[in-house]
Amino acid sequence: MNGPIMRLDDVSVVHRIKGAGLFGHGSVQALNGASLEIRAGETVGVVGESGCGKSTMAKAMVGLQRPTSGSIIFEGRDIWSLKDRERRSHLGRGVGMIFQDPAASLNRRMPISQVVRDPLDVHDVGTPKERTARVRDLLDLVGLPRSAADVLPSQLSGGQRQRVSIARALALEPSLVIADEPTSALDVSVRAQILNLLLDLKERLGIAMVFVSHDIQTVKRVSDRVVTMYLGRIVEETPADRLPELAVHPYTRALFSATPGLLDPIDPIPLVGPVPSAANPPSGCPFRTRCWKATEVCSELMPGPMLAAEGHTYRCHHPVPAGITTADLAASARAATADLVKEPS
Ligand SMILES: Nc1ncnc2c1ncn2[C@@H]1O[C@H](COP(=O)(O)OP(=O)(O)OP(=O)(O)O)[C@@H](O)[C@H]1O
Repeated sequence: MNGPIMRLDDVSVVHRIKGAGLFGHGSVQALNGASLEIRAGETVGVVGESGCGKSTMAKAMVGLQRPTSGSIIFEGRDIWSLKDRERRSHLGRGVGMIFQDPAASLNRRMPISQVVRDPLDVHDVGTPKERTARVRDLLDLVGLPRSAADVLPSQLSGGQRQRVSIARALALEPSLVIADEPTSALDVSVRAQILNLLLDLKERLGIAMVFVSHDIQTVKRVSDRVVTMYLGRIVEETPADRLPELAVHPYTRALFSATPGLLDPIDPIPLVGPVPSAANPPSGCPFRTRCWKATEVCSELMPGPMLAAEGHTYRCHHPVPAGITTADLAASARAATADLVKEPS
C-alpha cells in the first residue's frame, strides 16, 4: 500500500481555560490547521520546543483528543465522525500508543500478563487459549522473560516497563504506532536499548511510526521525514536525510543548529526571547516575533504551505535560499539581532 494510512486534514485543537482572561475564560490553540500524511511502514519524526503541540497532535491521532475542527482519516475512515465505540474499535485495532512514562501508563494493580492481554480481551480477539499464547509471544518479542508475566509493573525496572508498553501497543498488530517521547523518562543507560528494540520491531513488522521527541539527533536518525512544529503549527516537513542543511524554514534551521552532533562546529542561531504564549499567539506567522528575517508581511499573513522539493514543504515568507550554510545563517542572525539578543552571562 503506497497511499497514506493516516491523513490529517487541517486539524485544530482549542482548549478552553476556565479562570483565565478578562471575563474569566480564555482559550489555547494547541494545534492549528495541521495537515499531514503517514504512509505505510514509514517513520515520521515530530520536533519542536515544549508546548508547540506535539503531544496534542499525537493524542488526536490516537483518539485521545477530539479536534475542534478538521478531519483525521485512518485506513479510509474519518475517525472523529465515527461513534465513540466504532472509533475505539477502529483505532484500538489499528493504532498502538507508547507513552513517555510507562510507570504512569500501566495499570499498577494488573499483573503484566493481564496488561499485555487487555487489548486482546477488550477487542475480543481469539480464544482464551490463543490469547494466553499471544501474550507469551509478545513477551518474547520484546525481550522479557516469561516469568515477568506474573509480576506487577512496580516490580520491573523502567526499561522493562517500557518493554511491557511496547508489547501492549503491538498486541493487536497495529499498522501504526504513535510513540510520544518513548525513551525520555528512562535512565540514559537503557534508552538506546529501548529505542533499538522499537526500531527493530517496527522494521520486522512493517509498522508505520510517528516518533515525537525533544531528542533531535535521534529523530533525525530514526525518521524518514521530520515535521517541525512551532506554536501549534506545522511549519516544515522535510525528508530526514536533507536535515539540517537543506531545511528552508528559519526555525527548523535554528532548532537543529543548537543540537550537538549534527553540525561541526556547533553554531547556534540566536533567537530573540521566549516562545510566545499559545493563549495569545502573534498575528500572521507565529515565529515572526523571534525570527531575524521577519518583515511586515510576516505579521499580516500566515504563509500557506509551499513546496521546496519532493516531500519537502514549508510555511515561510522568507525561506533560507539553497546553499546557505547554518554558519552563514547564524552570522546573519547574530548581526540582525545584535542589540536584541542578550549574550548569556
Ligand atoms: N488540557 C489542556 N488544557 C489547556 N491547555 C492545554 C491542555 N493540553 C495542552 N495544553 C496547551 O496546549 C499547548 C500544546 O501542548 P502540548 O502538550 O501538545 O505541547 P508539546 O509540544 O507536546 O509539549 P511538551 O514537549 O512539553 O510535551 C501548550 O500551550 C499547552 O500548555
